[in-house]
Amino acid sequence: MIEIDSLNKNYGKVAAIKGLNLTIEEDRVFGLIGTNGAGKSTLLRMLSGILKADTGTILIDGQPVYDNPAAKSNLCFIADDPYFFPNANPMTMAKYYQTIYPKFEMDRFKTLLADFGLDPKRRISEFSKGMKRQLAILLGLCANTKYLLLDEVFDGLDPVMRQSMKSLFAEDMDRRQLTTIIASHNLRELEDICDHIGFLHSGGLLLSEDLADMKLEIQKLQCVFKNDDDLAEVMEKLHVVDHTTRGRLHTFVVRGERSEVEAVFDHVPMTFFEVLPLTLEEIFIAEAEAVGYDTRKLILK
Ligand SMILES: Nc1ncnc2c1ncn2[C@@H]1O[C@H](COP(=O)(O)OP(=O)(O)OP(=O)(O)O)[C@@H](O)[C@H]1O
Repeated sequence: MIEIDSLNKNYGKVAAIKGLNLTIEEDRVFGLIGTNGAGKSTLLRMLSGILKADTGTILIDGQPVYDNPAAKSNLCFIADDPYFFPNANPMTMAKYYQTIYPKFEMDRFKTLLADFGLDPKRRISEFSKGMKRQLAILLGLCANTKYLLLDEVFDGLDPVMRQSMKSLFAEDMDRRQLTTIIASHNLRELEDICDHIGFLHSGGLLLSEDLADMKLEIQKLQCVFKNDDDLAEVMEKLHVVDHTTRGRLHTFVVRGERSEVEAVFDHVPMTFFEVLPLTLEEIFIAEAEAVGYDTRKLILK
């Protein structure tokens, strides 16, 4: 388990992380989302022990991580611009990883390199950006650590490669104890792989909740009223987060459990009514607005 308490980090006058409290349970895929400059990379770098906090604590399985090789050997961080030694090839990097991560899976690494068509002896400096990302992900997975921290790592991959890499993660999640924390702007992608979402804004935590619980509390529905005058009454009874119309078709995003929301429409004559699945983006907007943020003003890719 990762426990973060009253964490602060400043770069000169810039407060990158402000009084952050967060607990990350084990065996989860924790999606870290937030606006540009929200502090995601800074947080991941502190979690991985690269950066020191100004104040506050980070405990990983009860141990501080900064300057603690034992705690660090339990986690692997894949940065958005992965670092490789000058002149290194995949095998030299793997041998280096073996010295840091005692459970590094060398045979698996060699098999995966072959599967993904990466030459074990070619200089990494000659790899494309996407190939470097692939290699970083394979090294990270084969490090076989309990915690894996990923900073926008899927972003430079083509769609087929993204899918293959995500399948590898899914396999590892099934096969062994693995807690993944993944920062990304791609909410659709996070929705596929995460079971918990933490939303950072201006260095603080806006919300941290299981995706399934979020989905229980927010509904999206579409309807066409027989009598458009019924709209006002329905709007009054619902906790409406978003309402759009296209012709006579109304689309609502509303807070509340599905049965409560459906009950509001029970006695209203309608020609069409349907409850639709919600996207993470819609949930994110609703949750953020519930705590006072106008997310339409926040920039998300
Ligand atoms: N090395 C640095 N020196 C000075 N300021 C920095 C440094 N790294 C980050 N910052 C500042 O700290 C804040 C948080 O940056 P960080 O990179 O953690 O955000 P982020 O959420 O990862 O952003 P993005 O989504 O754009 O990658 C920003 O205001 C940024 O300008």
